[in-house]
Amino acid sequence: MFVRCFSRVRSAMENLRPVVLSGPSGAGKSTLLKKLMGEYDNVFGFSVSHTTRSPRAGEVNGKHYHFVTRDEMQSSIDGGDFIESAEYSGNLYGTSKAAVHAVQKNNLICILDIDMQGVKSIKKTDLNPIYISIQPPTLQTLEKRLRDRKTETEESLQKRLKAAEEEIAFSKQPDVFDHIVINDKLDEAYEQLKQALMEEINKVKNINSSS
Ligand SMILES: Nc1nc2c(ncn2[C@@H]2O[C@H](COP(=O)(O)OP(=O)(O)O)[C@@H](O)[C@H]2O)c(=O)[nH]1
Ligand SMILES: Nc1ncnc2c1ncn2[C@@H]1O[C@H](COP(=O)(O)OP(=O)(O)O)[C@@H](O)[C@H]1O
Repeated sequence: MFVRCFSRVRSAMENLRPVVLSGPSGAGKSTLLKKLMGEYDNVFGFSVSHTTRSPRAGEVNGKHYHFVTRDEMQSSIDGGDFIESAEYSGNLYGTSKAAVHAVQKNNLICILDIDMQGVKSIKKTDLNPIYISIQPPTLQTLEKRLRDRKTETEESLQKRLKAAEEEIAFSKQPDVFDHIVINDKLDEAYEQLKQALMEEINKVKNINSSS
């Protein structure tokens, strides 16, 4: 009995699929993620990326990102410490092996918030995540949200809007994303996101109730 139960729990843990959230800057990925982590305590773990961009007000080193210099990051990339990395809007971003491992070792669903270059790289690995694209209703709404967020200079805002056009076109390619969530009304988008994740959430609940 114990052995059967234990092996069921172990196989559920091994089958926990990571989740890739992607989509234009300003689409609402962080907002939706915060809501998700708030509702589901001890179910999801965030893969903390490295970046060379400067921290914004309220961002905590080691929680939102590992903020590093370009030299530090490049030498870690060269040393083989990263699953993927990409240049975005003049800065380096990347997912370290350690970031994903730190989440998976705690039997949590690992969430990666990455751009389209990251999605392309992850597709070449054996991570087997669920790919979810978060999209704004329109480019105009995206621009308004980014301006209202007040985190960008005019220059970085324009770079993000340009990248957004590519991200939107990429999300429309067939077979890239398993789910596309249009973040118009936040509550509706959140329900759609939860629906897309329900199978994995139930796996974690089963693990917790059997252990
Ligand atoms: N490829 C890749 N992209 C990342 C990573 N971390 C964040 N990003 C993406 O980099 C872009 C810019 O992120 P950020 O500067 O935090 O701006 P924000 O998305 O507007 O809050 C977003 O599209 C993120 O999804 C990473 O580790 N790898
Ligand atoms: N559905 C929504 N309606 C209105 N504003 C939103 C909605 N979703 C997110 N926002 C706001 O838009 C801005 C960008 O969202 P954010 O989560 O930072 O995007 P991302 O992480 O994708 O860059 C934030 O200021 C956030 O409060």
